[in-house]
Amino acid sequence: MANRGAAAGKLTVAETFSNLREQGKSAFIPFITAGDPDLATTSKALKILNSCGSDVIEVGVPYSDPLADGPVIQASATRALKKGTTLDSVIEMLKGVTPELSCPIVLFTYYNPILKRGVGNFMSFIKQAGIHGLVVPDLPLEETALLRSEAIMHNIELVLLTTPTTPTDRMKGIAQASEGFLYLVSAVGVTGARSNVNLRVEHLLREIKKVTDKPVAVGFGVSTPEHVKQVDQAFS
Ligand SMILES: O=P(O)(O)OC[C@@H](O)[C@@H](O)c1c[nH]c2ccccc12
Repeated sequence: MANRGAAAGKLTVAETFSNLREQGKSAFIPFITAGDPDLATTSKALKILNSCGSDVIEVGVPYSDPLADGPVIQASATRALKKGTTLDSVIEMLKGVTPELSCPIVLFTYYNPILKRGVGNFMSFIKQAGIHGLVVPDLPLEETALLRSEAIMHNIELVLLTTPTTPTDRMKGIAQASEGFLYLVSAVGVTGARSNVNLRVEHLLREIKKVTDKPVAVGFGVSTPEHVKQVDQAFS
């Protein structure tokens, strides 16, 4: 796909992955909750994460009912909300820092804040802030088409999620509709460190590779170098 509206000189999420594929490398994609302990610190942290070799950075908008998040990210969202962090203040902060980052930003937000702002308005708002990708963990499949068409119209890469319990047909539809990369949620349940990566990841990746050659990123509990090795082996 052509370089769709990337900020001058910056690669889209999809292009970042294709560059890594050409180099035979995996992507390192850290997640950070915006506004914890405050937005100024998040801005500094993004520059550090960028300079430490992150290929893509996931920035979470704190939300009151983060149903997919485990205790660590829930606690960080609660602290950020207590500091008065809002979707608008997160996007304003990102607008100030994205020009200094060489890697693309993928925004994580639950669906309600998008609906409250209006889908089209939200997409242009985040595009103008230099954000490339978007993950909406609680996006109902039935609403995906609306969000996806608005995202494409605004050159935002809407990354969709598939899980160990997603039926194969549904996984195919998700894989085909996902932009940037496909997010494989590696474990049933919520985010958070685990002792091992789910042994089913290898099988899940094989199933995904049968239906798409899009890049796949594995998340949930990948938190040690050993985990990274386990995921890398699952890909090979
Ligand atoms: O902290 P973990 O276990 O690595 O979880 C994924 C996390 O990095 C990020 O991808 C994420 C944060 N909140 C989410 C909600 C759904 C899917 C993914 C996420």
